[in-house]
Amino acid sequence: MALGPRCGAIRACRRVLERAFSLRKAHSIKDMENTLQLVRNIIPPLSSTKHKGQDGRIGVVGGCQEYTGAPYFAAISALKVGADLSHVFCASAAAPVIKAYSPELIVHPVLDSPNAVHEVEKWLPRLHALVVGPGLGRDDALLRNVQGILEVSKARDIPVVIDADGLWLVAQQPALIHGYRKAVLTPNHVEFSRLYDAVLRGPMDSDDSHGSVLRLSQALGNVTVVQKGERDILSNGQQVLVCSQEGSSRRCGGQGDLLSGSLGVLVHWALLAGPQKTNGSSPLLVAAFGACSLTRQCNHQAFQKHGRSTTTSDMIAEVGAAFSKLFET
Ligand SMILES: NC(=O)C1=CN([C@@H]2O[C@H](COP(=O)(O)OP(=O)(O)OC[C@H]3O[C@@H](n4cnc5c(N)ncnc54)[C@H](OP(=O)(O)O)[C@@H]3O)[C@@H](O)[C@H]2O)[C@@H](O)CC1
Ligand SMILES: Nc1ncnc2c1ncn2[C@@H]1O[C@H](COP(=O)(O)OP(=O)(O)OP(=O)(O)O)[C@@H](O)[C@H]1O
Ligand SMILES: [Mg+2]
Repeated sequence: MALGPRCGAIRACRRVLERAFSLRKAHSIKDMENTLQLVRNIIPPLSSTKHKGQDGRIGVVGGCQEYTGAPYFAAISALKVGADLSHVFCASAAAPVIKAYSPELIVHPVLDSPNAVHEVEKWLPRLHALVVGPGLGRDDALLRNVQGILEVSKARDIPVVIDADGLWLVAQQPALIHGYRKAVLTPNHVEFSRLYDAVLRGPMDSDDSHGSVLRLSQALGNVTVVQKGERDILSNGQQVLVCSQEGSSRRCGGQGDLLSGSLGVLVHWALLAGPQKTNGSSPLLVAAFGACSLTRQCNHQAFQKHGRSTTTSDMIAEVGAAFSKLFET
């Protein structure tokens, strides 16, 4: 008998919590939809008056003897999202392999050459964005060349997406990208902790992921940071966005490469469109939100068809349909 009123109070409390939870969920769905609309605003129209190259010429810097899949995934994803030309600048051992995966990619076997920086720099006037790191590996000589490539790219104001082993390099030398407002970093869980440790000289607070991403971005001089995970958390040191587009539980390797390659194109489109099209939000943050949503939607669609056997190639086959569903509705 004495439990009666207490049970009532518990039920009432549960109702309040459920309502608060469903309101928060509804709010975040509304936020997601609003941000997706901003992504739609930056997508250039397809037009018969444009020439080849106008919708994007993207370069991927990565690929070594061990890793040939990652730069391929990034470069082909850029094309599938809508870039017109996609280049890969890789170590010589990786080049024939990447070329054999696809006739659609332009592959330069230059990253381990003594004049690698010059070999890449001569292409920079013709590129709109670089994706640095997929399948790069951690060989010191290659990383030194990539350091030089980042320096000349910054000097020419080329937007750079930095992922995978490119983030390893940035963790060794944060000054390389500090304050460069055209850089986006896309760390996974491990890469984020490593960067946070290196830049903020202490472990991150795992109970405050929003705060951690915000602080890392600020400490890097407002470089845009995308922390990938169960929910993707994005910040430019001022604003924090969360992408929880439904994906799946399948965690095959290469999904991050799809994300970084897509982001290369979206960053170019967002900067071209400018802040008036993104309603005052940072164009790079909007681009990053678009790439996260797209990758997760590809994962969702591929999983519906292939279940546990889903691989990144299956996700890449979904890019067209996922793009239409999210951005062309
Ligand atoms: N087909 C290809 O060519 C591909 C090539 N790739 C290329 O490989 C290179 C290395 O990149 P990487 O991502 O494997 O990084 P790396 O620092 O060695 O860490 C690996 C270890 O970290 C951990 N771990 C990871 N995520 C975690 C999480 N969420 N939460 C917790 N732990 C987590 C996990 O540790 P474990 O579970 O084994 O203890 C895992 O073994 C890079 O060039 C990249 O581009 C990839 O792009 C894939 C496709
Ligand atoms: N637990 C999760 N649930 C749902 N989606 C996730 C989860 N973890 C990562 N993702 C999504 O998978 C994509 C790639 O993130 P991931 O953390 O796997 O990158 P990565 O480790 O760099 O991948 P790669 O194997 O290409 O190196 C992102 O779009 C992210 O949103
Ligand atoms: Mg990765």
